[in-house]
Amino acid sequence: MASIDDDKKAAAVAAVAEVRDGMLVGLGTGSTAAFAIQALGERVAEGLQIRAVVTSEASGKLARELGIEILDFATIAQVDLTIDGADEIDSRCFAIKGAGGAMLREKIVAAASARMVVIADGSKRVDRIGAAKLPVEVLPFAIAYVMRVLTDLGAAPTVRDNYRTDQGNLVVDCHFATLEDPRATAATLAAIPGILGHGLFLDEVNAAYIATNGVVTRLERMGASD
Ligand SMILES: O=C[C@H](O)[C@H](O)[C@H](O)COP(=O)(O)O
Repeated sequence: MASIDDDKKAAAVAAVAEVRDGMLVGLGTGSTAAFAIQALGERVAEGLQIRAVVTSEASGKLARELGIEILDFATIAQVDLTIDGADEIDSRCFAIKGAGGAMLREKIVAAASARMVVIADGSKRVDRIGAAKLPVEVLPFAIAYVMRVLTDLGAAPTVRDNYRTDQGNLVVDCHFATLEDPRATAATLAAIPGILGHGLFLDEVNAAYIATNGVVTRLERMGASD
């Protein structure tokens, strides 16, 4: 029986097989993304010619140690393929991300990508996203105001203890009683001054590789979802 880490690695290796010579690759954040960075590093050591951008300082450090050339994302307008983890993913390719606090950079890199694939072990596959905590990145200046608004929205917000993002901001974990209309929730969060980003990925994910007990399944977005 495969362990969770075996499954994370299997999903990562399947996604890394999509990488071709000459690509500019977006590297996600988290334990599953780290398996992808490792697998990509092995292919680079074997001669694969790619360059990459990263979604966190931690992923950048790991990738550099493995000999992957990292470009400054501030100079990059388009990425070919991004590989990243998720906290939940459903059949619509809707995802919740950000347990590791990297969702703002992850969303930007995903938006800049021609293709984004999520990699996950089977525990992340759900019928409908919504059970996982939904993180939002908040400008510290705005925290009291944002907490009041999120409380009024019924988001049960909690500020993540002793945590700052790579940009020096706070993360507030939310939990809505239902997430029946994720697009409405995403729009509401995006409209609150002081919230810089949130972990709902509704349009970014093109496909997912999900491994359960060593078997990798590919989920492909079928077109517009709601
Ligand atoms: O901020 C973190 C990211 O969104 C991660 O990709 C996500 O939390 C999944 O992480 P892991 O692969 O460690 O479960």
